[in-house]
Amino acid sequence: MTSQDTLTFHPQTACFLAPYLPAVFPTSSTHPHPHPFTTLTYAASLDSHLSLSPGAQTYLSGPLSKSLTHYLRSRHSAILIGVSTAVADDPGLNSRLRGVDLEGQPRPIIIDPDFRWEFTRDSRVLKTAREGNGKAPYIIVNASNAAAVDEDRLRWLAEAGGRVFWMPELPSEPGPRSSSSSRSRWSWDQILGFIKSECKVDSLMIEGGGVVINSLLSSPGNLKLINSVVITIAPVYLGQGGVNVSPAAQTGESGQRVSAVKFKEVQWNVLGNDVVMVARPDV
Ligand SMILES: NC(=O)C1=CN([C@@H]2O[C@H](COP(=O)(O)OP(=O)(O)OC[C@H]3O[C@@H](n4cnc5c(N)ncnc54)[C@H](OP(=O)(O)O)[C@@H]3O)[C@@H](O)[C@H]2O)C=CC1
Ligand SMILES: Nc1nc(O)c(N)c(N[C@@H]2O[C@H](COP(=O)(O)O)[C@@H](O)[C@H]2O)n1
Repeated sequence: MTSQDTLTFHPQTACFLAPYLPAVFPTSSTHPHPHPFTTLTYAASLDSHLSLSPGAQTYLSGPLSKSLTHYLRSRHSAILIGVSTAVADDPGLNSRLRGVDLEGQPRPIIIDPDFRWEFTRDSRVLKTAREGNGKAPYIIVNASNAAAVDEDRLRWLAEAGGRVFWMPELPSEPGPRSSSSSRSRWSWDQILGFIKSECKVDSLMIEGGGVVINSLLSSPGNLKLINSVVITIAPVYLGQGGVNVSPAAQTGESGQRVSAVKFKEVQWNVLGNDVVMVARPDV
């Protein structure tokens, strides 16, 4: 890592985070939890956009909140993103905090049911791993695609120390898979259970993008899977047409609209020009 890539962060700046983080040494138990400790984290604009458009990487976090994200990365065993984020951002998905060694790096996990991310040997996450500055990615692919995947990408992954995990087939939906919104999805219970049992991950930071975050926020069942949220709000409007975080509307017992998601144990913290909310879903 070059010195200009290295971030500094004083954990005391963020002692507010401590109660919301996974345990450093998880205690063994006769009834181990079926899911990893899960933190949902992202940066959004004042109009709740993650990026200017689905294919555009957009820098929202200022230096202090970016360092906080890299501290969070160093405190989780893995980082999860949806495939469209990998395609749009060519991300590194490591912690660039000074002093974080390879063992302290999170494992990148990409949810890519159709193995459509056309990465190369030069994609950042693979280069980062080959250079020893991060771990190589695990890619979660629909098992029904096992016979058709291209060998080059499997080899590049393996060279860097990564691999594909084949998840049981997605439930099929009637009709053509014409747009991403009509596609079948694994349930989050299934994904998190798989990540714990097969990928051996105890703590997971979910970074995005919009499809991933909105689906996690869109049902009480999914919200129960989230232990903590860390949300950065940057002082900018991106304008209409961005990738928006806005969960599905919820209705109460008599059909009236109610708030979709509420939080408890909420703390707001100013970091530079940004504000960071840490909380837990109130479910
Ligand atoms: N500001 C921030 O903090 C962040 C911003 N971003 C931005 O977000 C944008 C990308 O977000 P978006 O386009 O919404 O896409 P996502 O990154 O959320 O990826 C969505 C895709 O991931 C796969 N996927 C997600 N969930 C499931 C599931 N449960 N089961 C099966 N497959 C699943 C699907 O792939 P398939 O379509 O192949 O079925 C789906 O279409 C980019 O512009 C990126 O820069 C991303 C992360 C953080
Ligand atoms: N916390 C945060 N702030 C932003 O402004 C962002 N754009 C993101 N994006 C997420 O971070 C990934 C990029 O990571 P690297 O710096 O390449 O390691 C990107 O893919 C999003 O997941 N996050």
